[in-house]
Amino acid sequence: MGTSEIGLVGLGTMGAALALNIAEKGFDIAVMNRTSSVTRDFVANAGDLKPRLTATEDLQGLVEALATPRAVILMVPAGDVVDDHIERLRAIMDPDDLIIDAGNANFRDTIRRAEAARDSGNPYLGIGVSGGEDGARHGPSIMGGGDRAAWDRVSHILTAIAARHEGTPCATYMGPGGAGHFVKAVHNGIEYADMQMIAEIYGLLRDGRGADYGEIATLFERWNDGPLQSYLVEITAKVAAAEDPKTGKPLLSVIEDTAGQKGTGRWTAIEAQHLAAPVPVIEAAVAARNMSAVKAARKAGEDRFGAGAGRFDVPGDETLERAMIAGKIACYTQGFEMLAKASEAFDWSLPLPEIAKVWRAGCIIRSAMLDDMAAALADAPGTSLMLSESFANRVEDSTPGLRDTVSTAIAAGHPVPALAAAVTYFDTMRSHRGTADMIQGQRDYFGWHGFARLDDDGRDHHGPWVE
Ligand SMILES: NC(=O)C1=CN([C@@H]2O[C@H](COP(=O)(O)OP(=O)(O)OC[C@H]3O[C@@H](n4cnc5c(N)ncnc54)[C@H](OP(=O)(O)O)[C@@H]3O)[C@@H](O)[C@H]2O)C=CC1
Ligand SMILES: O=C(CO)[C@H](O)[C@H](O)COP(=O)(O)O
Repeated sequence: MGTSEIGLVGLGTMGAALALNIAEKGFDIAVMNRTSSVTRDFVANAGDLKPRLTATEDLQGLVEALATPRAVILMVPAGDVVDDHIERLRAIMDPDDLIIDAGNANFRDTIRRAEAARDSGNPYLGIGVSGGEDGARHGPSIMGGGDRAAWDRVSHILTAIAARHEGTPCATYMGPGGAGHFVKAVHNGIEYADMQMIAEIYGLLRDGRGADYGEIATLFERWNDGPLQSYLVEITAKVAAAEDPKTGKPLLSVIEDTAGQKGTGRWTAIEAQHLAAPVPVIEAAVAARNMSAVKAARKAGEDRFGAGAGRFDVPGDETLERAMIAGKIACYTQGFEMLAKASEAFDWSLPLPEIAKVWRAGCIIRSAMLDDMAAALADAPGTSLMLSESFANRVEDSTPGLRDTVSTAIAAGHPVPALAAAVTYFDTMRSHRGTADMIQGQRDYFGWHGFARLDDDGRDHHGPWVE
């Protein structure tokens, strides 16, 4: 029997950083990687942390290096790789040994794996880890899901390695089954939306105003000192300021404008449809990544119709800042509403204020606003974030800037899909009398689907379509 307190499989970007973080917090950890030279190099280069790390060559070696009852973290790509590791580990582990999938997983896969584990009497956790490489190394935000008892078994380690917001660890148990991975997916949906809105503001500055990269970097740096203070705004300034070592040009000017995606934003958009949860800003951001990827089609469009505006009179910096504030409140509102819907649908009792708290440090969407969001969600449970006392005023103050920014861009033929979705969301969500009366009339006309009348609750009515 071994002595390491925990094991980790997958020494890629996240796994390696997480293993060092765990070792640094004083836990002995056994590590293993498919390519075993990576494992050996990793441990050899671990400096002071080397005594806490045990390199193992394969899963059998990893299991033998661990104290019982064992706990093994998987930090490998989502999908079949996770299933394969679970199957191979279960074959050589004891029934009460714990497997923790800490990668990004589709929460439906996590539910399936958690149910299979429960049926076989094995503990299982699916946890969302956010913060990229730096977060994993120095303190990520951790969204736990699965067996409560299993969480309690390892929470001292997960809490020790997590980021801290004013001393409070950003590691929280969200609920059973796939709850942790669901919360992480929504986190990533918000991440997509926030990134896309920032990219749209960058596009207005670069193309509409003709600002150079240095000016853009300075502006984002300034915005990061105000209400928009956040990790994403902070790194946007750094990305805009970066120089390409190869050519000496601004780095952004040599990066292909097609965005990658590993699928977490798409999972969120798909799941929002299953839940009938309105998340148009997140959906617009996912669609924008898809549109970015069809570069040849965009080229064909430009050749046929001509490019958009070129230079135009972009609203001032304060207006753009307000546009981002309004957009941010809209996408977080949508994310929390989606979490509330899922909580009900899956009977999870998701702790919404705690989710806002766990996102305050360590994760990619950490931002100054989250503290107030946590308070607003706690003060008025069940109230939409944008209607809460502390955010309604900000919405009123910032939405005119969003409207001005979007209408100027659209009038000039400049694309702002996520910002436009945000202003439309606001206008829709403040319209008591919408236009779905027409939809209902049409549905009844062609399909005899029936409609509710304003003057007669409860019964199905039909229009005078049939002679
Ligand atoms: N990068 C990020 O910012 C974040 C990533 N995540 C999630 O963390 C997980 C790991 O991501 P990341 O560290 O970035 O990925 P990397 O690509 O950097 O590393 C992947 C790791 O998985 C191993 N691996 C890949 N395929 C297999 C396989 N078929 N069988 C066994 N091992 C395999 C690799 O081993 P080998 O060296 O042999 O190739 C490597 O150790 C993913 O689920 C990702 O979505 C979560 C939050 C943030
Ligand atoms: O989870 C993450 C950050 O929170 C990962 O970096 C993830 O890969 C980001 O998603 P995508 O690759 O789709 O941009």
